Amino acid sequence: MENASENRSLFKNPLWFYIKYNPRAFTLGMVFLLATNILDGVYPLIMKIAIDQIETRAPLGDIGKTCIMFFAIMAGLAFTRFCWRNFFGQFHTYAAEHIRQKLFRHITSLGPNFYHKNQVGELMSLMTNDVQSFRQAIGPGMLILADGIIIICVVLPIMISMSWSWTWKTLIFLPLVPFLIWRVMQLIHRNYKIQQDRFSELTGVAQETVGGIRVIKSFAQENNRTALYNTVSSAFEKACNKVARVDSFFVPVMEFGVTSGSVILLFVAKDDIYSGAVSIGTFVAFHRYIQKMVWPMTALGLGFSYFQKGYASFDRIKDVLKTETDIPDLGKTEITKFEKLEFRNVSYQHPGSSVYALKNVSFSLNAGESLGIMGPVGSGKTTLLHLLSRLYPLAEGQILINGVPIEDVTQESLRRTFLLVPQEAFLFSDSIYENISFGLPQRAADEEVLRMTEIVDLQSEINSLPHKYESQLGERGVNLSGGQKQRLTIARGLIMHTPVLVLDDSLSAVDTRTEKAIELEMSKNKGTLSRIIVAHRLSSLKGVDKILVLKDGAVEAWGDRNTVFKESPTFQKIVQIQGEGASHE
Ligand SMILES: Nc1ncnc2c1ncn2[C@@H]1O[C@H](COP(=O)(O)OP(=O)(O)OP(=O)(O)O)[C@@H](O)[C@H]1O
Repeated sequence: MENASENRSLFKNPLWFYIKYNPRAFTLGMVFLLATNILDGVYPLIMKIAIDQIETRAPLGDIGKTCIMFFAIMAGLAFTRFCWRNFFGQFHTYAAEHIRQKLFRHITSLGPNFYHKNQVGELMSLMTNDVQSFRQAIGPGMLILADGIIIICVVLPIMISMSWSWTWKTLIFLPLVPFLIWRVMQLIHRNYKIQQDRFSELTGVAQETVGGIRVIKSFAQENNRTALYNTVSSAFEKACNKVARVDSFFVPVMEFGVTSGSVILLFVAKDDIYSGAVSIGTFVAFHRYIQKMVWPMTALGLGFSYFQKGYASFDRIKDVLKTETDIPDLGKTEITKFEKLEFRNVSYQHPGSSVYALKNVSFSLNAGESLGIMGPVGSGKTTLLHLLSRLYPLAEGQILINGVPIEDVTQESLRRTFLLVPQEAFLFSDSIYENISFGLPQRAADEEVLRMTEIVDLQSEINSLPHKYESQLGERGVNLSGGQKQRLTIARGLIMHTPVLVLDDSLSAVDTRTEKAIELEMSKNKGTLSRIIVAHRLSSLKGVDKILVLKDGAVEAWGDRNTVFKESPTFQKIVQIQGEGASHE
């Protein structure tokens, strides 16, 4: 469960939330930033002293002291610059890390409604681009704003103390800079978004082409794919050029600030210099201060733009974090010993669908019994199993476990009781060994892994791989066949030794000999261990006690084989097609 008070305070003011979370890094970062700007502000004054000393042919000892001051300031600047970068770096990378982990944890807790509304691509973009732009707002964005404001506070009084008239005359055009920079940044962001979209298209085509290269070659479509790639690639090039064009306005806008100030200074200072009222050193130092004032103006435009973008991203992040799961884990009952499962008039409609995937489904299963579920494609078998595992929220009817409504059972103990081996044989990019141990609190014992792979008849195939059980699966590792993957996922389920093993069509690519070995393993503790098997093949349901036949989401028949054979035309048809003579012993 997410911490509600933490969320409230984060949503109210994210910057303040992270400052409170990491006050040391933030405060030290600010202190060293202030110190850097003070030292940087003093630097032109030392330069003024040096130039004046040269002009007045001051003694070597005085020039030596000025040189030492130069060195001391440079060393101080190097140290304070390192420190503020380091502390601010810690501050905003921590914030990004915190929000990324929080988002990930929250997204994994959400139910089907959320995934129905949000595409995978959008979620990936939220976890990467939006987190990144939020980090830029409270990191570099906040920093450059603070930097700009501190510089104005340090430099402006020095300039005014040198000459009020020079100051207002030379800085008169400078307030235009933040506005121009802000406009340029808006254009950059708009065009950058287009560039990112074109890049996603480009990588999408490249990825699909490489992944589907065999299909492409079989259909002799290499030229068409290349033409498609070239088109997408040119669109990307155009988008990059547009970003580069807008980007190139940035430096001229800044230079406009410097140049206008310098030209004005020449005009306003020349008479004072001719008359000897001010020294060349003062003129050079003042010129340096004009240059220094350009950055704060740029920083205001830049920082504001970062904040605008980052807070828009934060709003999107906030919307997701505020989404409540449609399957809350509020149950308090722990299942210590499985006794009975009961479905009572369960109906279910998928989010966005106008038809019911399950209609008034009722059946029961006692500990030690096994249940086979059959039915045509799309008849609701997987939906039923997902409701049982609480991967879908139950809205109509009741599912009772040992007489307790499923919502009152803790999700952890529910999933420790019913282990679902899903239809899709999904494996992780990890070693075979780790994939088999996936659900266990720690790595499984070697002999246990060997035993499970023996049951699913995978041992000799794994041993023929170069790294055997340590072979890596996935893109950079070995690729297993569909049947091998399915057997591996069954081994991953078996090793959990849960009271009820639920196989969703997981035996479709398993031969009858392996099917028998799995059945034997599962019936070893008959009386306590149960099985629920969804299958299209009669041979997969040989040893089951009861069969449930679904048709269009409704129960067509439920009971032992004989009853089901009598009552279900669907089952009769399956028996007829698959020719199982002993279907009703
Ligand atoms: N996420 C979803 N959103 C909308 N409809 C869905 C969704 N998942 C399944 N359905 C629909 O619900 C119905 C039941 O699907 P389900 O996957 O439970 O069938 P099944 O009997 O397991 O099929 P199969 O034998 O092909 O695995 C189908 O009409 C399917 O199109």
